[in-house]
Order: sequence, then C-alpha cells, then structure tokens
Amino acid sequence: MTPPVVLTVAGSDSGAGAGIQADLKVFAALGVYGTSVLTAVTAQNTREVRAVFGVPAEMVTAQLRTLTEDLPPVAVKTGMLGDAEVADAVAGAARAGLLPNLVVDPVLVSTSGARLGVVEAIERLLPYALVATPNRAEAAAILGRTVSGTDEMAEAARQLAAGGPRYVVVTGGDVDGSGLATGGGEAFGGAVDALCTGTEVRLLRRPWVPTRNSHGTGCSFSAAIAARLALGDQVPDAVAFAKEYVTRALLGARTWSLGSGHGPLDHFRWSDAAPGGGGSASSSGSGSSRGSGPSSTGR
Ligand SMILES: Nc1ncnc2c1ncn2[C@@H]1O[C@H](COP(=O)(O)OP(=O)(O)O)[C@@H](O)[C@H]1O
Ligand SMILES: Cc1ncc(COP(=O)(O)O)c(N)n1
Repeated sequence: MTPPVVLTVAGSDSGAGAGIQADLKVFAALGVYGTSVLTAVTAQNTREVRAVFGVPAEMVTAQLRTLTEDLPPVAVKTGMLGDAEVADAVAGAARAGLLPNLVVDPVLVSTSGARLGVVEAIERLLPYALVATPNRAEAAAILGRTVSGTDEMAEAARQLAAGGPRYVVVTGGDVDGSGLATGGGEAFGGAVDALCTGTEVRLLRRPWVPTRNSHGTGCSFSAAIAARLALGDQVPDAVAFAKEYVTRALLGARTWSLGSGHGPLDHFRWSDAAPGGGGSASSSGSGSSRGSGPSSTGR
C-alpha cells in the first residue's frame, strides 16, 4: 500500500536529535512517507547550538511549491521557522490550501537554551493551524504571561485555541507533574499536557521518564501527531498516540550515551517499550481517548 505523504517544515539539527532529522525518523517509524522543507541549518550537538543559518524565504517558497506540486502532503508539521518572512512564506502556502492538517510546533528555544525562533513569526502561522503544540514556556511567551500549574496550562490552551488553532496542546514535559501543582490545579506526578478541543480541556498524563536524553521531545510529539492524522486518526486520538509514542521513545533511549548533553530519543523501538502506569493517555474531567495508544493502533 502506498504510504500517505507527511511534510515537515523545520530546521536541520546536525546532531539529528531534533528538527528535520527527528521528524523524518518519526515519520519512518510510524509508516508514513516523510518529505521536508528546510527553514534553517543549525550547527548543533547534544550540548549546544553553535550557529544558525536561516534559509531565505524565497527558497522556502520554492521548496514548498516544488514539493506540493508532485508530492502533496496529507498532513504537515512545522517546527523551527526562523524569521517572520519565512513564517509568511509558510502562511502563504497554508492560505493557498497546500498545507492540510497543519500541526504547528512553536519552536522558540532549544533544550540546550539557544533561541531558535521569535513569537512574531509563530503568530503569523497559528491562525492556519489545526493543532498547535506549545510547551509551557512557548505558551507563556505567546500569551505574555506565566504558565506554570495545570490550571494555567488548561487556561492557556483555551486562550490559544480561541485565537486560531482548533486544537491546542500545552505540553509540560520540562517537569515531573508534581512540580506543576505550584501554579494551581491538580497535583500529580507524571508528564502532564493540557489538550483544548475547542469545547473542553483534557489533562493528558503519562508516566514521567527520568532521563537526560530528552532532546527532540517536542519535535517528535508534533511529528507523530501529523503522522497519525495522515493515517486517519481524529485529533484527540492522534495526540494521545503521540504522547504514548514519545513516552516509549524516551524509555527506549534512557540508557543511551550519545553525546555529553541532552541525548536523542529512540524513535524506532516504540512498539517494544511498555511504560508503567496504566493504559493509554488518561484525562482529567472528560474521559480519555479510546484505543489511541501505540499498543492499540500501532502497525
Ligand atoms: N521526561 C519526560 N517523560 C515523559 N514525557 C515527557 C518527558 N519530557 C517530555 N515529555 C512529553 O513529550 C511531549 C513533548 O513535550 P515537551 O518536552 O514539553 O516539548 P518541547 O520539546 O517543545 O519542550 C509531551 O507530551 C511531554 O509531556
Ligand atoms: C533544528 C531544531 N529544531 C528544533 C529544536 C528544538 O528541540 P529541543 O527543544 O528538543 O532542543 C532544535 N533544538 N533544533
């Protein structure tokens, strides 16, 4: 069977833990055909981003046009965009209907602390997103206020969804969930994300994986959502699948020793790993997505 085409519009991570390289690995691992539009080249390893070279907006447009004419994507994700002109070029393609099922991962700062994007660029693309996946810091930067506890994550997801994307997931992967109690809301351990579906907010929780090898979690999460959308999942199911997938990819790489900084995930052995702590993504308040974890839908 011909696999569906999924496009990533993102930057290159020379260390291959995040960016285009992570996205293409996720696409391959989940059985879709990945294509790529490069927005920037980074000189990056597990410790640092040493240099960034932005691809000119005209070249981004040329890549988008060339690809979508011959290999039109069924779903698309964006990561690092670079400047506002590049974001405008991508927004132009979205406006023209060339970027269906668009998942926008608003990349601002790398795990190693380097600035990779600006809020102004992200704001130009958000209105076209079906799903946006900011982490807590990115949601805070876009909204201009702090986003700490689970209540604030839920409120941020709701507020961002009101401004454009139909679905918003505010991810809390930077901290074990017990640390999220400080900003209000339910106190529990685990990796907690807040999904706004437009009508309600669900808290998604999977076991926290204690590891330094967490470089590329956000890229892999948004890439997995796009892949599952291309395979026919509804958004809440695609999000629950992606959360389980990232948990397993983190588990798979937790004993790896690649580089001396934040190492990459194991994108390919997700179907072997079985994290403890129960079945598919749980939710608070409104019931979880049924049968949406890799164990039930993986191929
Ligand atoms: N150590 C971890 N254990 C379990 N899940 C994690 C961990 N780190 C990140 N995640 C999950 O990975 C996904 C991406 O989130 P996050 O790391 O917050 O993105 P970003 O890379 O943009 O900061 C979320 O579902 C988050 O809960
Ligand atoms: C090219 C590129 N894109 C995105 C990220 C963010 O990933 P992370 O937050 O894991 O560093 C990155 N470091 N490099």
